[in-house]
Amino acid sequence: MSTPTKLLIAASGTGGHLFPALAVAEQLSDYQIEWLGVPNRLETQLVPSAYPLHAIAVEGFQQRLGLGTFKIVTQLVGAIFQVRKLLKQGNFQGVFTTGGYISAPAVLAARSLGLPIIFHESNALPGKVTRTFSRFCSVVAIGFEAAAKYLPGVKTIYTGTPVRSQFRSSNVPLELPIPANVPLIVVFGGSQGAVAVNKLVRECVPSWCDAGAWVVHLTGDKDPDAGSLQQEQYLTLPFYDNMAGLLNRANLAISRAGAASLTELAVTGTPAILIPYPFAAEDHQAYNAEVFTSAGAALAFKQSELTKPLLESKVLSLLNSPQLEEMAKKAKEIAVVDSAEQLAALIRKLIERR
Ligand SMILES: CC(=O)N[C@H]1[C@@H](OP(=O)(O)OP(=O)(O)OC[C@H]2O[C@@H](n3ccc(=O)[nH]c3=O)[C@H](O)[C@@H]2O)O[C@H](CO)[C@@H](O)[C@@H]1O
Repeated sequence: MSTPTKLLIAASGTGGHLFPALAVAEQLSDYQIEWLGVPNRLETQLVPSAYPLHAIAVEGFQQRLGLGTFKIVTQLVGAIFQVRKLLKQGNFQGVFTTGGYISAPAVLAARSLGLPIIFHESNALPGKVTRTFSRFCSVVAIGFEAAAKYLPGVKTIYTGTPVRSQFRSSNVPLELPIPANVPLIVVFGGSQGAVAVNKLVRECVPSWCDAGAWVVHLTGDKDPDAGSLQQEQYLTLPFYDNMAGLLNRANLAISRAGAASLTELAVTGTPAILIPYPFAAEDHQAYNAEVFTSAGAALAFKQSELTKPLLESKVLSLLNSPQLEEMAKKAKEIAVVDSAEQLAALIRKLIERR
């Protein structure tokens, strides 16, 4: 029996980085996969024990140069040596990463050993780490075509962003007590919730419910007022796992504009009101939202300009408008349903041709 191909996946921090990587890992069940992450981040909860997790300390670069930068550079150099040792001793044949801080030592260590590196960037505006280190990769797969123009001289390929397998099976049942045939609004704010959006939404919920809608509000676990509104047609949860079931059932979503959330909205054809997180690095969520608004798949508002009357009335008018169906159609048109399969095939091609 031949020994399985060994792949190191470097993905860390948020659902937006981890879910696409997990979706690709699922497609490589014949591979021996190990995971590179950071201590105390979401990967310690989300990565299944089938993928041994190696945690190393790395941080992001601050805007200004100073003593902090010196510490981070020292940490990065140490991390590169740690990953290099791991790759060498473990006889890994390639690295797949979904970007962020963890990808810097992974890319540099793999490059120094001449291993194939497949990088996935899900955002329309690639992150700083991607822009800096992607030139050392074999290929950069992009979640939105718009990203290519920010990566001049880099070999990019448009694959979309992989979604969890729950999004690829039709008719995922929803275990929440929502009556059939009522309009359902789903509110979520990325994998950590969005306190500012939560507050605005709670102010609008009574009038949406009066109009016959039901609301499922995923608040995240950091909102001190999460339980403050009690209403029959209003369900609140800190986090919900069955996003496929929920988004398939939803008539409208109100969401941040993280790449994984947007991809799921496209795959499920869910019309959305997007409120990009205003403090996201380099305002990248605004670039993501732009892909959806220009395709006619969503409406977007800056958080600073969105008031209670505006959000309240927008939702009410959308719920009774044929625009909702049109947006759903446009969302489906931009979905790449087989992104995980495409990425897995790319990984196989680059690793196995060596
Ligand atoms: C604040 C910030 O900078 N966020 C970034 C972060 O992703 P972040 O994780 O914040 O946001 P994303 O929208 O990309 O992903 C959220 C994920 O969490 C899931 N979810 C959410 C709530 C819930 O109750 N259950 C659940 O499963 C969503 O379905 C989605 O899969 O990395 C992404 C990829 O680089 C970026 O595009 C985001 O802009």
